[in-house]
Amino acid sequence: MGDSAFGRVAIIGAGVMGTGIATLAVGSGLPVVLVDLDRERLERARAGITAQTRLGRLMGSFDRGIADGELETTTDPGRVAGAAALIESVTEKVEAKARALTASTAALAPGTVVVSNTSAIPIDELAGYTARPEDVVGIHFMNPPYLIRTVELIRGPRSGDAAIASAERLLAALGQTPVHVGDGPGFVVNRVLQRSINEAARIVQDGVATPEAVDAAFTGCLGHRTGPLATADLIGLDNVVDSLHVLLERTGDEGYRPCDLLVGKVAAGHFGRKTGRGFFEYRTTS
Ligand SMILES: NC(=O)c1ccc[n+]([C@@H]2O[C@H](COP(=O)([O-])OP(=O)(O)OC[C@H]3O[C@@H](n4cnc5c(N)ncnc54)[C@H](O)[C@@H]3O)[C@@H](O)[C@H]2O)c1
Repeated sequence: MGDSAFGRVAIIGAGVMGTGIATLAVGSGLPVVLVDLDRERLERARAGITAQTRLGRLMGSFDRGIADGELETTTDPGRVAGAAALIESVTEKVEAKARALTASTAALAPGTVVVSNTSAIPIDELAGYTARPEDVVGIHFMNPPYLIRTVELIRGPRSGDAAIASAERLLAALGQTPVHVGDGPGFVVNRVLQRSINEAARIVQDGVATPEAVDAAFTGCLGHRTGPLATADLIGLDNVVDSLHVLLERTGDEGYRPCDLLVGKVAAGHFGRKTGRGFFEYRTTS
């Protein structure tokens, strides 16, 4: 597991996933520069990465013989210069991703792989916000990335062979196994998962079952590790609603229109685990 010779990894976005991906890289011995617009997010991310790396080591997720990679946190996107790979993991809104990609990729050497961790936005659409679309690929990391070791590796119509090969080397250095998939809204996992979450929420909204009963049916009857609503709380209901909007806008399929219950929870600030309350309640707010 791990290949610390890969080089420095730049990660843009220090939220739930940026923190998780940085943990994965640091625990695999890779130096990381983590960029966000928000200093407070960066401080929280640094504390989260330290705690999660320690937990990952205790759980055997990281090789005990490899020292943690160095972590730099910054609000300056120019600090990505010299990185061997850049991973964009900002808010699931095209405007935010366009802004992040434009600001950061200009500082990269040509041929440096640019990865988006988008949940649902087609990779080719995001590649259009960079000067070199052939350097852009998608890697859909799962949450938390240091515990779930399989990802979707998405090849856009303009992704070059060299970018795919660099992404594969990055994943090998991170101890992750890729499932190769093509481009399109939601790729494989989220095209199915986000719709299931929406339907599960609609079942609660319609009074057919409680959140506990919905999830118990999936874990007990189908043997899923977590039910759709606990999964939604883990992802973040704000991100679920953003992803559903992306899917609705790009497919026109009404099944992706976020139901009122989901929209209401987000409007009330009940985002799931990260705020302590979503479909279920949580003791911590980090
Ligand atoms: N949450 C999940 O389980 C999950 C899983 C896989 C993929 N994703 C995807 O990962 C991405 C990030 O999701 P998240 O859950 O970490 O979101 P989040 O809301 O927790 O964090 C997003 C971060 O992006 C930062 N940001 C926004 N615009 C920026 C910019 N221009 N430059 C730098 N930073 C900027 C915000 O300040 C925030 O810290 C999204 O595309 C999401 O769809 C999420």
